[in-house]
Amino acid sequence: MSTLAKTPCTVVTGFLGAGKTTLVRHLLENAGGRRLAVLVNEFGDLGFDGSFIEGCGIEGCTQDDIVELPNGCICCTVADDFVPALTKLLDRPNPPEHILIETSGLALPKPLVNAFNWPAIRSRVTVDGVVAVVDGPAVAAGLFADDPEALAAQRAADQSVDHDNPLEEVFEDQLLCADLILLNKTDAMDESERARVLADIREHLPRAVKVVETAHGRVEPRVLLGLGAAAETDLEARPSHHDGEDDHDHDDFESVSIPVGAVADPGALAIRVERAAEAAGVLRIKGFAPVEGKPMRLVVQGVGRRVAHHFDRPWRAGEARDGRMVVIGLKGFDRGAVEAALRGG
Ligand SMILES: Nc1nc2c(ncn2[C@@H]2O[C@H](COP(=O)(O)OP(=O)(O)OP(=O)(O)O)[C@@H](O)[C@H]2O)c(=O)[nH]1
Repeated sequence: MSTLAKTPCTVVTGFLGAGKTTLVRHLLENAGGRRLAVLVNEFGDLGFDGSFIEGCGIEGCTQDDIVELPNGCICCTVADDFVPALTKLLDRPNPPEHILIETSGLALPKPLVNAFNWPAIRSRVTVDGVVAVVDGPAVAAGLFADDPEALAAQRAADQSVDHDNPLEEVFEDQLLCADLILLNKTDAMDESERARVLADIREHLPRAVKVVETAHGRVEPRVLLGLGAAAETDLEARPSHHDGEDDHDHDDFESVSIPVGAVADPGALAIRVERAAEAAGVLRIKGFAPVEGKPMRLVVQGVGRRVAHHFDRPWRAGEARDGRMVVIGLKGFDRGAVEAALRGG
């Protein structure tokens, strides 16, 4: 090893669809010669983000630089998946100079940061910073706001419940752990929404943390990388709703993968996805589909009710042209309605 210095790692957190993958791609594209590697973890079984970054065509970024951690919560599979994956990256003949860790939108960052204290890795890596990407329009629309009446009712029934809204809990945990906050999607917000959301974020912050406004994650890499926070050494400054718990469960959320056949018209599929996103409890839909007569794979993704689609890459030789959509929602979301909408029913 050329130096005893620890390899800096940046943890990118942020709710489903906030713009984490977009940010990671931006950082890779603007690495300025620095050797970056990415660990990606997703909720749901599509393995979408890794393939999305892999297919990026970014110069100097090879398939080996993108490591997808198997389905599951990164913070709960530390020993089995995370530590070995990190060690493998560090043991490469030409190891990365900086590692980006894109967590699932439902992951709590604190247990992951804590994992950097594991004996197997603690002398080799440090958390340079935790960056929380915030979906500005979603906050403005009240997605993470508690319903005051429901909260009061629940408190009356059970004093130990902090929130009635699991979305608020994940959102807060992500903010509370952050060294830097990116208020993203400002292109889709007006002035008063921005002011309101900024105030809302500041209200949640226990300490002085800088908030940077951005669109499409276009931030100078040096604003984000090199924070030198050593976050794993000051966990007390990062309160969590799950402090004191050995483990946390993911019972609040679930995902399902639904096959979709070849479509004649991308716009028509996008409309079906839009309808599916209206089903109660749905948080995020993303996936791909074949389009009749087209050699390219169509990516369709929705955050809340906003749906976007584009062709990302040609189908590979021998690759099954199976379309599927991964739907993530609150536990008990209306799968039947989602399936019917995706079928065009
Ligand atoms: N208008 C707007 N759209 C954005 C911005 N950033 C990302 N998006 C879009 O939002 C959608 C989700 O972006 P991703 O980067 O995949 O978000 P993510 O946080 O990685 O999503 P998950 O991995 O599913 O949690 C995509 O359609 C992006 O193109 C932004 O600043 N403005």
